Amino acid sequence: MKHTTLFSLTDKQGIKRLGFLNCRLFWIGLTLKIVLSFFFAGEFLKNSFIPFVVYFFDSGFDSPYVYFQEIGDNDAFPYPPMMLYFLGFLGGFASNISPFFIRIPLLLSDIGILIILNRLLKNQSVKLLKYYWLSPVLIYISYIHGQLDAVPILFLFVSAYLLFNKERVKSSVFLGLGVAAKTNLLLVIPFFLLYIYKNNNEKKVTKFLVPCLVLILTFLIVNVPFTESKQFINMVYGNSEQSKIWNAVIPMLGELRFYIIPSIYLILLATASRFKRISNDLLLIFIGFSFAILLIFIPPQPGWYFWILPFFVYFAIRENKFSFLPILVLQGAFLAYFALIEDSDFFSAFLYSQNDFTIYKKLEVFDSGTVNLIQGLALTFLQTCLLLNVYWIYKWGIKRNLEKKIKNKPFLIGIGGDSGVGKSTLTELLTNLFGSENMTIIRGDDMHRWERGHDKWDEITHLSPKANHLYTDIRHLKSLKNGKNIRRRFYDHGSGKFTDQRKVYSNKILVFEGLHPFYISAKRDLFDLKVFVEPEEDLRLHWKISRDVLKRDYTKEKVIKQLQLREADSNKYIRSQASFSDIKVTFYTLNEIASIGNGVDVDLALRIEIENNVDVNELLEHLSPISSIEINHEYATHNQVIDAKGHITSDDIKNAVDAFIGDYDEFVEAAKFVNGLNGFLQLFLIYCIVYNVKHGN
Ligand SMILES: Nc1ncnc2c1ncn2[C@@H]1O[C@H](COP(=O)(O)OP(=O)(O)O)[C@@H](O)[C@H]1O
Ligand SMILES: O=C(COP(=O)(O)O)[C@H](O)[C@H](O)COP(=O)(O)O
Repeated sequence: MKHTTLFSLTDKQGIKRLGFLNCRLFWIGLTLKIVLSFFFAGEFLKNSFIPFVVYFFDSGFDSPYVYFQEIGDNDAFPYPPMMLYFLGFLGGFASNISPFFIRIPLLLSDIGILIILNRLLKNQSVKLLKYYWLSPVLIYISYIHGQLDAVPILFLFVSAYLLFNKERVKSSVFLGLGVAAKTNLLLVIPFFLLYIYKNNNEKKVTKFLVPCLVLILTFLIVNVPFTESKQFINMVYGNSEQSKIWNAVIPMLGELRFYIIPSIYLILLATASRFKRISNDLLLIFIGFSFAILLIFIPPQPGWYFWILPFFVYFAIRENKFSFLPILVLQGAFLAYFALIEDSDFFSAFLYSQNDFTIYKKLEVFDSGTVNLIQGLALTFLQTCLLLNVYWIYKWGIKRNLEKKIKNKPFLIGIGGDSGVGKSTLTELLTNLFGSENMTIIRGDDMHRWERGHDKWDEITHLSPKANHLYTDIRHLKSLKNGKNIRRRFYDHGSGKFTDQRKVYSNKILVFEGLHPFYISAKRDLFDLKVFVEPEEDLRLHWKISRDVLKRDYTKEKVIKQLQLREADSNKYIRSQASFSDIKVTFYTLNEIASIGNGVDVDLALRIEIENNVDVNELLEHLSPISSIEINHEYATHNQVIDAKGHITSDDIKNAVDAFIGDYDEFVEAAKFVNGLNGFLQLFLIYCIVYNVKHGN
């Protein structure tokens, strides 16, 4: 499998990643943005940012922060040095020739954000091109008005993408570079650290501290060349933009002020900390939500909408129930408001005319009260649209995530069945499905009361509840389900001995496999999904004898004797649990087994019995064109039965999973699907899990 980087053109399966390059909308947008870059530039860009960046190069890299403060332009470039380097070296050095050159880094940032959104959204190119790439507001911000917010947002998305791919240190470097491009990104750091902490099962401090140190170091290295000048500190960290965050106040007693924005931000952080896990979606929703909240309480600068629209579009595409209309209306309200303000540059930004026309000037026919009312109504409409978008994102994004079991707290799967039925094999299939870093396995055999060879095994079988510490399992599973780690001994089938107690970490997915998962009601009620494995008896005997002889140092005769001694307990304590299961897995052979226990592989078929709540019809229709596998689906009295014979490839399984898993895909993002009926079993297990969670069964 090829290793692929973030911006490589194809993914691990060699599938073209940059599908949007084939879309005409991309090239229309690119052409429009390039043309606009030659003909439009707002006051800030023309009279401050460009001269500032050009001075840095023309002066032989003297500090422009010092020079511009000395000439009295104290807010010329309220950005830390990373913004200066990124803009300057990628084209800004020539921007005194044309403002197009300082748009090159903005265009690269724009395309970079598009690529990452496309990766995160699994190639939703057309929607992304329509609602992100061709967003009238984002085009106005970068290519007409000329704000620079695309740059820090690129660093933010690169950092988030690396974080989602477990590249914590690289992610911290890019977040540090982002903060060193625009300090607003400081707001994101607590959410990033929460994400790392919540998704770090072992809660190892190093997994948390190292990213923090790397982030701080990156930020300092970028800033160090300028930090000795107070002009730099004044312009970048003491500018009027930052102070706006303190303007939203509620006067209290005397000089006391209640600061609205810090209060809301702390509430957001507290809400995020309530989640046991923070999914990738949730992190991006929280970030966009936080920036949006800040915008509600501060009269907006045009560029700040670059801090929310990419997140709103991401969210609207992810939550396909969410309409794009609120985002489109919000953009309309944005354009209306910024067309009506006194220093609107909708017309004056055009470089090749002295046109200083503004709608505000036309409004001067009215009295000032009417003009203020019109502007106030425009701002009220804009902020109301923003509020509605924020509400819907909370309702469909954050609140729903709180309700989603599989994303917000550990999901506990039980796998039961007699000895040799295939519990461990099925558990391995789940490990391939969810990834070992997302899944913790707990084995029932650890709670046997005695080790192999103990005299007690002459009086009682392993299948008896009396031979196992079943109530310890209940305590352990409850702790793990509540996100707590436990200490537990293990039973080593290689030696037949118990190990010392070891730490067992809670995780997104917990799998308990053993003889008695569903025997005690207090235990079986803990499971979110109950799977019972019961192959046809001849096949089980073949599997059990072959394995115990090959891997557990038994003789065939001893295994057969053990099976005979266990028959009564198996019926009484093990097979009786099948009725409590949500899914029953039955492998069976198509031909008679020539020599039971001789270790050879046999041709298998698979029968899956599922409770009737799960609608599998759409999935089976999706699989029906695959000729290599024969699938039969029948409804029985209390459940439904799916019989599968033949072969199916892991690619077919992956395509079906992608088609039906939707916004739970982050749990199968690193999935290794296997060929054959075991892959078919993986598909049905993840389908049932997601179906039950989505429909609250
Ligand atoms: N789905 C399967 N496909 C092929 N072989 C299987 C499958 N499940 C079990 N086996 C065979 O049966 C043997 C016992 O399976 P195992 O998973 O160890 O059972 P258990 O954990 O229930 O005791 C395995 O060594 C393997 O050879
Ligand atoms: O019944 C089982 C369960 O294990 P599994 O379900 O994996 O077969 C085993 O026979 C006992 O745990 C004893 O194990 P051993 O015979 O190794 O001492």
